[in-house]
Amino acid sequence: MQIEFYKYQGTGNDFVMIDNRSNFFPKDDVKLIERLCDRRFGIGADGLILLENDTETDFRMVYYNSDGNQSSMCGNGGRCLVAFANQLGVIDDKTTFIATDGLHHASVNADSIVSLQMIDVNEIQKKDSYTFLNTGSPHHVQIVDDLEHYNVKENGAAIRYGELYGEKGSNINFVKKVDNDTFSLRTYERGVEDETLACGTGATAVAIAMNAIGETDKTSINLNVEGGKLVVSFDKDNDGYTNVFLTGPAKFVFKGTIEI
Ligand SMILES: N[C@H](CCC[C@H](N)C(=O)O)C(=O)O
Repeated sequence: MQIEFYKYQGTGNDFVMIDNRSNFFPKDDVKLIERLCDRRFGIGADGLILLENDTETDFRMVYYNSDGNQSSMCGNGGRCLVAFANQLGVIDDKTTFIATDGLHHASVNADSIVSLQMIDVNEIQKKDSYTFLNTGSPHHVQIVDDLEHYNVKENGAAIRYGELYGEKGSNINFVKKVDNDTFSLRTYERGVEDETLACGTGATAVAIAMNAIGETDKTSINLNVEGGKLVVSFDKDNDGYTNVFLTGPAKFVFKGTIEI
């Protein structure tokens, strides 16, 4: 069977997007999804995202990591899905959709800048050398000295597979403070099992963690990622972090067909 796919990237975090409103896609075929994401034997991507119908909201997001398994929320993928839905004419410039971590409100502008509301964050584990929180996906956040030369893959894998996070693991973010409202980060992504050029839930986790541990008092924070720039904004109150928004570009790259 030949299927149509669209390729999107959000600050270099890239995804195969499929319009599955007719429910044709074999959602349990882990090996197929892994092949479609393979950068030599397939299309190549950090993940694969299905756009599906939903009775209560504009659409449903189903996210798979490049290992072929369904996973937790993907921030950059969610932003790309909003731009994809706009390209298909499913939405105009504002939307509410459902994903594995609940409802998301979002907007997209004429320059393909997408602002996506993320879940509230009320539980933050502050340790001596790192912070752990869940922004729709689990994230370990650790400040390092020489981020530019840091071995993200080796050190990230060691923590992700180490005793800290057990079977489920975690995404691992290494951070450098640039100034009071700007941080640089590099992320080892669970389920990709490598460094990605950006991680949306990771950028969100870094922004909130840096505020929570007092590295910044700002509530709108710039995040330099390998593939570009993201902005995370939030309200902070006694219970935690609300009105959390992840904003940045989400670009259509190409469309094609592939035999599955
Ligand atoms: N790899 C993550 C999901 C995708 C996160 C990332 N691509 C993002 O933009 O949030 C996990 O399994 O927890």
